[in-house]
Amino acid sequence: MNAVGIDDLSKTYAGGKKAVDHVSISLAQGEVFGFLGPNGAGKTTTVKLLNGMLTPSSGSCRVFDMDPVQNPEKVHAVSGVVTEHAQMYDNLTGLQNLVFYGCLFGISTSESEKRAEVLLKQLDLTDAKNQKLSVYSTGMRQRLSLARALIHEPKVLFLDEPTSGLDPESTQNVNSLIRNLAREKGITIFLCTHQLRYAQEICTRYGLIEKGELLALGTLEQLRSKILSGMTVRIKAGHLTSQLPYRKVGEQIFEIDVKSEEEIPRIIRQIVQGGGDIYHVSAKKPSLEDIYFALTAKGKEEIQ
Ligand SMILES: Nc1ncnc2c1ncn2[C@@H]1O[C@H](COP(=O)(O)OP(=O)(O)OP(=O)(O)O)[C@@H](O)[C@H]1O
Repeated sequence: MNAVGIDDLSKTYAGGKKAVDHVSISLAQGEVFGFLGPNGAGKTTTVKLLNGMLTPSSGSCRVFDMDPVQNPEKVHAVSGVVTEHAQMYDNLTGLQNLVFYGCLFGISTSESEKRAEVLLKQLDLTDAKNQKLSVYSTGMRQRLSLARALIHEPKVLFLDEPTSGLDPESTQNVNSLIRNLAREKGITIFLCTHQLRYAQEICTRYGLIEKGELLALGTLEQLRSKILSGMTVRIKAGHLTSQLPYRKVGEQIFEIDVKSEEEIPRIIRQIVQGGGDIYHVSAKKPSLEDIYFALTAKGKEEIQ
């Protein structure tokens, strides 16, 4: 059974805006899926459809084979959701907030407290557990909202920009927690983010969405094969002739795109035979960020 199944899903808002346009994605249990796209691409709308907060205009979506519109309570029981504006209570402490949400899911107070303490520790909030939420920083709130989403031990976690307000250290902490949840507990992660570098560190597969349409779906290698060059070779050299199609990217630094590693020795030989001096050579495969900009309109605009 798929953890998440999205089948030909579309959503048009009342004013006529088509936010999600015939999207299909299936996630196996334990996958860490990165849902990437520019502002307004349709990511949050997709998450809201998966949580039953919105009804599809056509197509369907399922969480562990349950329809979020028909069975919202059952879907909520297996899902944790982190959005930028999670509803929590300013006049309660961090610990009290978590216990409150634990009890809402039918977990006893003592068990909720036990789970809350573990989560607070994992998210580096133990020192602040007895402080009211009103004095929490944005980053602390963001981490507490992740703890809140995990209090009922969900099987799938929907994260909408979970690290947007966090400093690099907290981002790394949250990222390693997310990775461990998938690896050790088999939790499926549906991660919407703009932070491509962090996404590349933890995601096993990606979906690229723009203007509601799914542009690409696959692992990093599969996405790489969608853009032309296999890798970029960067060469630090002097006295280069202009026989090869180099791009000059710095003082004595040149780049050339190749389809595979096999082309590199030939390039080096050509340079040396042409009287060039080579100081350094490195090969770089396209990063998730390179792929993102190559496939989305923003990147195409910049290239033109
Ligand atoms: N309630 C609404 N009514 C009408 N249009 C909406 C509504 N909510 C979102 N939209 C529009 O639907 C499109 C998709 O929005 P959505 O919030 O899903 O994008 P997103 O990818 O999550 O963007 P971001 O990265 O900025 O959060 C946008 O054009 C947005 O303006």
